[in-house]
Amino acid sequence: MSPLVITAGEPAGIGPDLILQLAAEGHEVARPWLAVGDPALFRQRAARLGLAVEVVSLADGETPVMAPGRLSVWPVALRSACQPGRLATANADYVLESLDLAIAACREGRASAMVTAPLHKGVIIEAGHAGFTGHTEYLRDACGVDDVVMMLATDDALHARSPSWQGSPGLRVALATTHLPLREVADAITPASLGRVLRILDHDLRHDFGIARPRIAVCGLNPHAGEDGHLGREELEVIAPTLDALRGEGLILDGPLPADTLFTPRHLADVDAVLAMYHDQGLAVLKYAGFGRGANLTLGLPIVRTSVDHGTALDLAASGRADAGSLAVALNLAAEMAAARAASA
Ligand SMILES: NC(=O)C1=CN([C@@H]2O[C@H](COP(=O)(O)OP(=O)(O)OC[C@H]3O[C@@H](n4cnc5c(N)ncnc54)[C@H](O)[C@@H]3O)[C@@H](O)[C@H]2O)C=CC1
Ligand SMILES: NCC(=O)COP(=O)(O)O
Repeated sequence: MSPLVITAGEPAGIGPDLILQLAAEGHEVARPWLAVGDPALFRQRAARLGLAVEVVSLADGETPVMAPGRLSVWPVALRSACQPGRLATANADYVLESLDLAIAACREGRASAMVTAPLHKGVIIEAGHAGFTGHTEYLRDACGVDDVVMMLATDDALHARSPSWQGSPGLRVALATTHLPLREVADAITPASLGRVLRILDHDLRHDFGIARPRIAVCGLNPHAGEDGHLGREELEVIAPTLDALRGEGLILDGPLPADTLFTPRHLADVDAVLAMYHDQGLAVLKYAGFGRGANLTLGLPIVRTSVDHGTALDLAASGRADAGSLAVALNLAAEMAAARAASA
């Protein structure tokens, strides 16, 4: 069974700490897992954290042996010594090489899914990768697909479940635009882009979450969804006509709805996912609902990729105060999705 791989992300952040915490406790999922990163970095960070973890470098093709206190690593060398909490542009290429290795392993079937610990977008851009905006877009380009969708969800909304499910519905929030300056958001929402995002969201809710007829609530862009055109015309001219056309294809869509009232329990009770128009419109609510207990996933890829719901937390690196809850959720989700895709292949 090919393993799950976790990229350690920004070396000065909490990614290495979180991976070591899971290794120390022997976090178990249905498949073996290993990390991608610098073995020396893991050893140094384990010493700083006082965690008794044996770090073992694996050769390509070797299967990780899972045991509490043991971390298997596909080695990638840091370019420069790492001080926890201090960013170094020299290590941007280490972060990207780790990603490339994990992506290639997933695409070639040597890994069954990838989980990403957080990276720091700014330091990668400052290192000279001017177009870099995040894992999501990097994965899209590396996998050669035109469009992907970022979706974050609270833990209780991450699993396929039976129609008789009585537990918390949780919250799934997908984004129509991802890492864009707010000034550029309105222009990026076109009938074509919105159509592509909604089709991917509908498809992946059916296939990865087992929802036969996904109900998607779509936020407006402007206050009060444009107030009949008095507070912006994107709802009338772009969003509503696009939703009408997609309803004609069979998608079940509600909206465009005022985002402030959409995110209330009564409205959310009847939907499987919300499509927010921009990053903070959706993710502020999601993080209020369950920061540290959710996961991020990239829809529309040929491989499984999940991630944490938080960033690099440079302030907490090597402190022992970083919470590994979201990484555990992301790893569990990756294992479930990999198993489901293998079963349906
Ligand atoms: N998947 C990824 O690679 C992501 C990367 N980022 C990047 O992270 C960097 C920092 O972003 P910020 O907005 O400062 O968000 P952040 O999530 O790193 O930190 C926000 C606050 O939450 C705390 N926090 C974060 N994770 C925590 C954890 N596991 N346990 C306990 N406390 C935790 C931090 O200490 C800080 O007070 C940026 O460069 C951003 O682009 C942000 C989100 C996701
Ligand atoms: N706020 C979520 C986020 O920034 C995640 O970005 P990505 O690196 O997963 O694309």
